[in-house]
Amino acid sequence: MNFSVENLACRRGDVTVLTGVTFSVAEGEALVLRAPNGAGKTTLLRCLAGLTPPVSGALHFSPEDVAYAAHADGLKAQLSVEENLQFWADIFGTRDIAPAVDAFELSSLLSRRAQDLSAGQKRRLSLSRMVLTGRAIWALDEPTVSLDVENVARFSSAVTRHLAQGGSAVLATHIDLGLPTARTLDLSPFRAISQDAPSDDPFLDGAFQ
Ligand SMILES: Nc1ncnc2c1ncn2[C@@H]1O[C@H](COP(=O)(O)OP(=O)(O)OP(=O)(O)O)[C@@H](O)[C@H]1O
Repeated sequence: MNFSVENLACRRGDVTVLTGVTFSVAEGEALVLRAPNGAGKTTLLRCLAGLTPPVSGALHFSPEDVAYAAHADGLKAQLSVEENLQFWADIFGTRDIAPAVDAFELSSLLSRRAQDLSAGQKRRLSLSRMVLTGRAIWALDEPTVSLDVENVARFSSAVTRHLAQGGSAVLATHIDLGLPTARTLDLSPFRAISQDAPSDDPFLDGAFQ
């Protein structure tokens, strides 16, 4: 799916983090967000997913078109892997969980409770949700954290299939995923110099520079 954003300003809490963000992504294309820690990658992805409305600017798509994978895995700890998959399939109106199971090699884990999975297994289960959403735009925040080399390759294959089916993707990642149609967007030029940031906040990056 083709989509674009125009002159977007995005905030976290009361602080405007990014201004003037403009880009477009074509059907079948992946856009990789690159920027230092704290520059606003998560902020932008949350804005695209409709979790935080933009301060200003335009989103030329519906947040309903976006499937968002956040830092947190977002699993139902007490449910089994299969029950988690079925839960999401019901939410997104998808009948068949098999493509998600196959994409992330979950078949041997189906009866295991989510809380008993390893960190990498949890991540695989969490990412498999993207396959079940049927949504055209995947927004992925550091998706490969906890994944070994083999599972990074599985993830890249899942994204490549999604793109080949006419989907698109925006990813924050620090590693090269080997995606055939990936373009890179450096967010550094869009960092806002916020007037709202309290100067004595020890967690603001500026305090450590
Ligand atoms: N609730 C909040 N209120 C105010 N500022 C926040 C809030 N959450 C995050 N920030 C700040 O917003 C800025 C952008 O954060 P964001 O998480 O988008 O960065 P990032 O590029 O994804 O970083 P990383 O690579 O470390 O994940 C950071 O300076 C962060 O400290």
